[in-house]
Amino acid sequence: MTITDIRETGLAAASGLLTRPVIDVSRLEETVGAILSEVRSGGDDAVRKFSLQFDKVAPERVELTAEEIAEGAAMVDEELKAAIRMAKENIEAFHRRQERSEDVVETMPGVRCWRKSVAIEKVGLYIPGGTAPLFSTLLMLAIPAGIAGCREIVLCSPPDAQGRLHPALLYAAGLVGVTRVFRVGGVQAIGAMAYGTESIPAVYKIFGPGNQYVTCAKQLVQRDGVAIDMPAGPSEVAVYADETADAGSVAADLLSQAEHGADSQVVLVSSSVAVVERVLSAVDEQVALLPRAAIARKALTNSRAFIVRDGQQAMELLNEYAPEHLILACDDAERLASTVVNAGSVFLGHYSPESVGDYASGTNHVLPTNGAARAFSGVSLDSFVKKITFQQLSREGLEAIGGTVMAMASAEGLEAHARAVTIRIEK
Ligand SMILES: NC(=O)c1ccc[n+]([C@@H]2O[C@H](COP(=O)([O-])OP(=O)(O)OC[C@H]3O[C@@H](n4cnc5c(N)ncnc54)[C@H](O)[C@@H]3O)[C@@H](O)[C@H]2O)c1
Ligand SMILES: N[C@H](CO)Cc1c[nH]c[nH+]1
Ligand SMILES: [Zn+2]
Repeated sequence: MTITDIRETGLAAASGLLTRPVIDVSRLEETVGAILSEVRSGGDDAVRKFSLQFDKVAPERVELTAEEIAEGAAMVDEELKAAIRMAKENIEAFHRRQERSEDVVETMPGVRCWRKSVAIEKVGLYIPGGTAPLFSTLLMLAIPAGIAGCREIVLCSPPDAQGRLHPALLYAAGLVGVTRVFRVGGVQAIGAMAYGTESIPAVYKIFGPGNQYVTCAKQLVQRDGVAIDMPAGPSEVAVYADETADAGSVAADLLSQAEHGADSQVVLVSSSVAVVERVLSAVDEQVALLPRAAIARKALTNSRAFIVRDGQQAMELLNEYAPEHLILACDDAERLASTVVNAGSVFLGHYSPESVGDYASGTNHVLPTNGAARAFSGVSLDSFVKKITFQQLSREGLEAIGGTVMAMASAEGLEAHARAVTIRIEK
């Protein structure tokens, strides 16, 4: 991790260092675009070809039967099943409270307007599985989809070398009401859910995180009219640590996101040189103990530490960076949290590790990365619905508003618009 002192120079010295380690975008788009168009024209055969090429396995039948799902789920031990059920309860509780009943608004006498949330009928959930089977992501996506009332919930995830999906993923799928399960991953899975193949149905909106290939594929299929949740790419965390922070805990938080992938990025910000030194030496000690040390070490080479003047400069830097996750490991976390404008999800104080949000606290872990938190929110119940507006006017209402509509329509030169009003009130 490089250390940059911006106390004197200010934010300008940091700006070049706040970029993420992305693959060359034009080449990425070219590669991913070519796979997508082959899946679009070639269907299942193309999916099989790319599964063999990238995942070294391509089961003849990609959809799992109900029996296969149940058999896989039965292999999960009771302790993990109980943990998954507890996480489900918390995620469900948090997302249920996002349901809103909306008022009918009478904007003028006789002019009533209202809005209703209606579930997106067919949704596709991508569950990453390249280097770790992220069954927790299925809870994050399928639970709000179920609450929203989505009719068809399709799951795609890359299989292991034997062509199987992880038992915990299958247990979770049964628990949260997924309707169809496919062992297909990567760009080919996104293409299949966007365009449909002989085996895999097309959906209206695709959700889920993934590596840079998967994220790029989601962004490209939008051009063909498929909606996506957001760019949810390689994981990130930024930690602001003051003198009250425990170096070992902060190091563990940084490594928790570094271990996701070689292209993950973690950022440490502190006004204390001593804190930065203590955290980085704890990172060195802890990384050696991780089963995924090689991945985490690569991610650390993309990662940064900044020494800032104070909490205010830290927040200016962090708002500029717009991290997926922000941990405020300091004694005035509530005050600093009120100044956050760009972040996916924020963790306050010394007892709120980011990993609780990844699994079980209740908040959603599918979050915007690569600076997208400047404009995008993480997944929520709203992500699975459309808000349809309705209106109903009485004759009196139309008479009251008619003059306004006619004046504006005439000024835009759209006489048929005006006539749709006059023809009614002149009767
Ligand atoms: N932002 C979020 O909310 C969030 C949540 C969870 C995970 N993540 C991120 O998701 C990612 C998961 O990545 P992963 O790789 O483990 O799993 P993945 O399922 O996203 O990607 C694996 C697939 O990538 C495809 N692939 C690999 N190399 C390719 C190449 N050269 N060309 C075309 N396709 C290729 C393969 O088909 C493979 O099945 C991590 O970066 C993790 O940090 C993000
Ligand atoms: N931290 C990831 C989001 O960036 C989510 C996750 C799933 N499992 C563990 N972590
Ligand atoms: Zn994580």
